Amino acid sequence: MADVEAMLAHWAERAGPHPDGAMLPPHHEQCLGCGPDNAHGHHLQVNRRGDGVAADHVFDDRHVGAPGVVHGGAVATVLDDLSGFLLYLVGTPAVTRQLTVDYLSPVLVGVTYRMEARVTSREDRKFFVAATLSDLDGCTVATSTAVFVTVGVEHFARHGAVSGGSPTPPVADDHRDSGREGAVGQQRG
Ligand SMILES: CCCCCCCCCCCCCC(=O)SCCNC(=O)CCNC(=O)[C@H](O)C(C)(C)COP(=O)(O)OP(=O)(O)OC[C@H]1O[C@@H](n2cnc3c(N)ncnc32)[C@H](O)[C@@H]1OP(=O)(O)O
Repeated sequence: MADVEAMLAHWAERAGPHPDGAMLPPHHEQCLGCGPDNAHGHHLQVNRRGDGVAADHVFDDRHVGAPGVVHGGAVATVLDDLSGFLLYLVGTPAVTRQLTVDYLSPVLVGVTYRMEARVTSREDRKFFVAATLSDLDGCTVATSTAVFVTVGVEHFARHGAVSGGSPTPPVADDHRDSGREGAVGQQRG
């Protein structure tokens, strides 16, 4: 099992606070959405924008579905990952419990898109997120809503390693977290 103290240190290093406009740290180096060391990743670079987060993104040939058109799973990946940066503003680790994507128009390879996400409401350990993907003319081509559930760092210690190493294989009778996990950070508003 990965070391909880190392995870706490990892979280404390990245938790902020982050001023408006600041670039936010990747979730970790290998993250599919934002990890700089993931050769297959999207390498999102995300900034805080007011109470939300924003990033520009260009999909490339690795993300194609129909010719010239970005695969819907790749679109979902970046919307999910961008939404996951709101945890730096909320102040606690969190994971996606539900993600719903509306594909409004084809998303094209090689085109710059602007993405934004914000928390729309909070309820106990859940926060609800809305995100958009728009072209530079302001035309929104995809939107998403998500339910994130706050977790303690133990969640990551139980299920995998933060960086390097292989994820811990799931244990048959421990595939869900027992009880409600405590949050590490405090709400920041
Ligand atoms: C060390 C630090 C590292 C930091 C790195 C950060 C990495 C972040 C990376 C981010 C990368 C990008 C992001 C990623 O890729 S995150 C990776 C993908 N996500 C996951 O792996 C999460 C998998 N799920 C779980 O582990 C469990 O479900 C958890 C532990 C979260 C909760 O399991 P638990 O058994 O305790 O609870 P529950 O699941 O029954 O329910 C939970 C709550 O949710 C409510 N609910 C459910 N559906 C809906 C709905 N549609 N509308 C409204 N509410 C809904 C439900 O009613 C309940 O509410 P309440 O009863 O509490 O009121």
